[in-house]
Amino acid sequence: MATELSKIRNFSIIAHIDHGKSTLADRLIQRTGGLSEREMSAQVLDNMDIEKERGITIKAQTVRLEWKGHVLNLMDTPGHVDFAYEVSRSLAACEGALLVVDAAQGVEAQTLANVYQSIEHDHEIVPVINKIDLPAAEPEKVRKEIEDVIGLDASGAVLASAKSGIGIEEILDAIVERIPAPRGDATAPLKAMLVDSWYDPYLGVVILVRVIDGTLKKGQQVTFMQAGTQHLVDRVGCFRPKIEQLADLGPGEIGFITAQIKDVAQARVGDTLTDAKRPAAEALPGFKEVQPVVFCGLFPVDANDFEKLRESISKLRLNDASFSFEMETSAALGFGFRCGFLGLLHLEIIQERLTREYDLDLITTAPSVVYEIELTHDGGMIELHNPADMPDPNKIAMISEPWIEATIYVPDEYLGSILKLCQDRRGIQKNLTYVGGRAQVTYELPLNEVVFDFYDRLKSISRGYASFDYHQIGYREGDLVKMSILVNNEPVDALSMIVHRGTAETRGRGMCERLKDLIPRHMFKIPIQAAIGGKVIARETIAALRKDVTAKCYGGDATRKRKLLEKQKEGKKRMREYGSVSIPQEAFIAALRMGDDA
Ligand SMILES: Nc1nc2c(ncn2[C@@H]2O[C@H](COP(=O)(O)OP(=O)(O)OP(=O)(O)O)[C@@H](O)[C@H]2O)c(=O)[nH]1
Repeated sequence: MATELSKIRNFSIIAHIDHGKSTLADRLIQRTGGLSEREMSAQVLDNMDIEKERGITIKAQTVRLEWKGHVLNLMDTPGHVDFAYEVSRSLAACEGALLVVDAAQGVEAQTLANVYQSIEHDHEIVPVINKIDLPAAEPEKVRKEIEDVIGLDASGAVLASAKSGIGIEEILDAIVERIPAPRGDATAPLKAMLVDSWYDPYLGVVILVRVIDGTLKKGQQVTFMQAGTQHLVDRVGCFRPKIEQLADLGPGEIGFITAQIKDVAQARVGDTLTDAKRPAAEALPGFKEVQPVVFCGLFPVDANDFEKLRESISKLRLNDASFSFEMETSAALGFGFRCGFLGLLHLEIIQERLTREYDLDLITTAPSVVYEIELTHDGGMIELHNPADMPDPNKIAMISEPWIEATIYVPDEYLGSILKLCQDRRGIQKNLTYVGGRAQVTYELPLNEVVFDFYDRLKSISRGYASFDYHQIGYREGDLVKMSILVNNEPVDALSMIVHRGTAETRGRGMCERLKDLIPRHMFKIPIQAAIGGKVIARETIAALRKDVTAKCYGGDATRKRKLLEKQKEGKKRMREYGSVSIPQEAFIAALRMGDDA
């Protein structure tokens, strides 16, 4: 039996990374009796290793709680800018949110971005000031900050410590009293929003839904309105957080279904499910196709690992339809894949999982954004995903690059260096305001200048205090050129990149200097050059080694000589041969990181 509408509360938790979202979620589950003390020992909502290590939530999960005769559905949302669309769908499935703010840290940029989204969805927001047990906690200051910065009434903010279990019942009561019940029509044709999907080795693709109207039942034939496909629902249920099967889900309810779907790409976030026999007239608004924005090539260090890489990437893709891949060949790196990601963090997560879970040694080429190129001969437009495919400059009428608007929130003392960083990355300052000793600055920046190491630099300049959030604002024309790197006079395509003409020389010089330190000496002199077209803009030289390694085996002890050569071969495993030059794997990534000067 579906739950009565008036007894349902659907909410999410908005929090900046580390402000205690997962800890609080665990407490709520524990207090409402979902799990025993022992089962609580591991954090429940963040269940992937990498999520745990990095302390961030990547995939949304949801839990059904029972509190004083009400059913509370807690929707967990991903905590990073790369996953903004998934966040927006999770929020659309709720009527309210808990805004968790660390009593010692206060409001941060990411919190702001999510709160505004939540307000746009007309959510009732219940502020929770967490970590009041900390000696550095300043709940009154934070309460005022919530009012001044966000403009929310925080007089009713709940003071809590998720860690010590303070304020948990007050939070549950506040959810029931302040967050409105969902609305919906049980007699209307079925309309349910697909909030999330993931691959489970036992159940196949699991789909998280929020029913808007009508009833979703086991055994029902449903149509996915955006995908245009039909599936038979074979399981309906919810998580408490353990799986519980149900007969149906009524209006306002959140739960999961399975429908013998093999591939998550068929279950796209934001799609509308309806009854195949009695379909709704139109789909729910807000569906968006998520597009990868950052591309790079992934190549196995050992060419024999290519098949293993293909299998591993395919397996990862089973669970994450938001990244794309296609085969790519490179003159120097051999066979690999060109992959697309939602952002740099997404790229790093996938790369880390391939390395760690699938035990692959990989070379990652320079990340690149998607450029739009207008061609001269027929005025046609192409999308450039790989610098190696850049057309001849005289065939190009215009190149455009994606821009973003970034909001950075930073304590006063680091503002100067942050402004310089943005300026160096071709940023255009839009706004600067001060709130309680902290600056909020808005910049327009080319995405290309952000994808490498902007976030790392921002964090290191501000000792971790700055926070950063961005969204794309469209394409703009740019004076962009392809910079090639030549090692021993041969172009290394994995290192070529699209740069702005104005910064090309500095970039080129930095790159050559770093490569000089990263590439080991050889028997001969190695020139390293950065070039645009045929013109060399920077050059360094690696001096030759004086002696042959085997030279000391003078006298010709054949076994010793072979052993030495063998040893050398060992050392080469993690290297790539470029013509006659070996480049260590680490050099590829390290060379891309811009130095402190940039
Ligand atoms: N002292 C204190 N520490 C807390 C409290 N709540 C959470 N923490 C700690 O703060 C850190 C971050 O907590 P999490 O719950 O993992 O943070 P999160 O907001 O879920 O982070 P994401 O999953 O990345 O969004 C952990 O080390 C917690 O133990 C609290 O009330 N008091």
